[in-house]
Amino acid sequence: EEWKEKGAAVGIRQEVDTNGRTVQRIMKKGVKDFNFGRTLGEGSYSTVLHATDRQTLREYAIKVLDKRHIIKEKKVKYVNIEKDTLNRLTEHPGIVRLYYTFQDERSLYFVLDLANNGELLGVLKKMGTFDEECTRFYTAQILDAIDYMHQRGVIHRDLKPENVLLDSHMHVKITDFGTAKILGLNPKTNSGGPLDGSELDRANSFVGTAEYVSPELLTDKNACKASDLWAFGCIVYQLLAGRPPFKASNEYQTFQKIVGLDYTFPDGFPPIARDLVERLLVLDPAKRLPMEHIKNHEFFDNQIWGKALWKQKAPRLK
Ligand SMILES: Nc1ncnc2c1ncn2[C@@H]1O[C@H](COP(=O)(O)OP(=O)(O)OP(=O)(O)O)[C@@H](O)[C@H]1O
Ligand SMILES: O=C(O)C[C@H](Cc1nc2cc(Cl)cc(Cl)c2[nH]1)c1ccc(Cl)cc1
Repeated sequence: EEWKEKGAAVGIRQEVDTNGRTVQRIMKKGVKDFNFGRTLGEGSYSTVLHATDRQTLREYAIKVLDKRHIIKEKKVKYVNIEKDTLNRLTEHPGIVRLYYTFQDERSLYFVLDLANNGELLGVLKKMGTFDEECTRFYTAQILDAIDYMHQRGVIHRDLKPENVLLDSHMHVKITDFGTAKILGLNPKTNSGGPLDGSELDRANSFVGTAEYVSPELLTDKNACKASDLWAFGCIVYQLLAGRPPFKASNEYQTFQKIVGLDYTFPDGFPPIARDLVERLLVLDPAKRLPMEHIKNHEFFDNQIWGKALWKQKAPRLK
């Protein structure tokens, strides 16, 4: 009983039942295990609250979704994709980690890594543009996280500076996996079942955010890993230029610019970075620079990769 008033901790509890047998009880985290604090942000279907685990005093971001709203807006699939995708991406410092999920009669709860310093977009807006050193550091961390996702068969499909959060060390935490695609899963049931012909060519209804959408998503509706690398190219450009490469007064005109590869570099755009962007913003996904070649590109000369990249001190933004 003492577990109850302390709030059930997650894990196994040994008990002896009435027949004297030792039984194992699974204790799941619940709302009672947390003290909820300030609102960190609002989404279309969610509120993200700061929260502290009452036993361990660890801080989290808890994303709370209203069940009725989710069902009314037909977002059940997205919520379950976000959960399943985050559960596959647990071992990387550059991806927001999902610790627990639970629900009560009204809401669903995602207990996530707390990213204290908000969105990369906010920092970029404050700075105007990043210098090359800062761009190299942040894009290297983003690329490392994309590589990990892709190795686990996950395509993010909506990469953009708003979805790159920053933790207390100003390190990257990629979020927002509700529109991700898990490769090799049957799109209809999102399970591992056999793919028959109809599933393969089924057009994927989801399209990301206009400025970062890849041309193949606009023409033949299918996202692939290279689609994330197109978005990555847009992010490299945007950090250095202070604006995304394809931006028009409305979505349709933005799409026109994308499929027409209609973009220019501002004066003073660093030539080595320009070369990298030009090899990423390529209409044919098969001709886009693949992951290993990006890491070996001159722009990332002297950049350390692997675990050391995540121990590196974030450069001061100037
Ligand atoms: N792990 C986190 N740590 C700190 N802040 C977060 C975290 N996750 C989300 N936020 C903030 O909370 C806000 C809402 O995020 P959420 O993912 O719920 O919705 P969204 O994806 O931003 O919006 P939409 O659902 O419309 O796409 C965002 O602005 C984000 O900055
Ligand atoms: O318990 C699980 O692991 C799976 C459930 C599945 C699930 N139950 C739901 C109920 C409702 Cl009303 C809406 C959605 Cl999206 C629902 N998704 C779940 C619970 C919590 C969260 Cl955050 C996501 C999915």
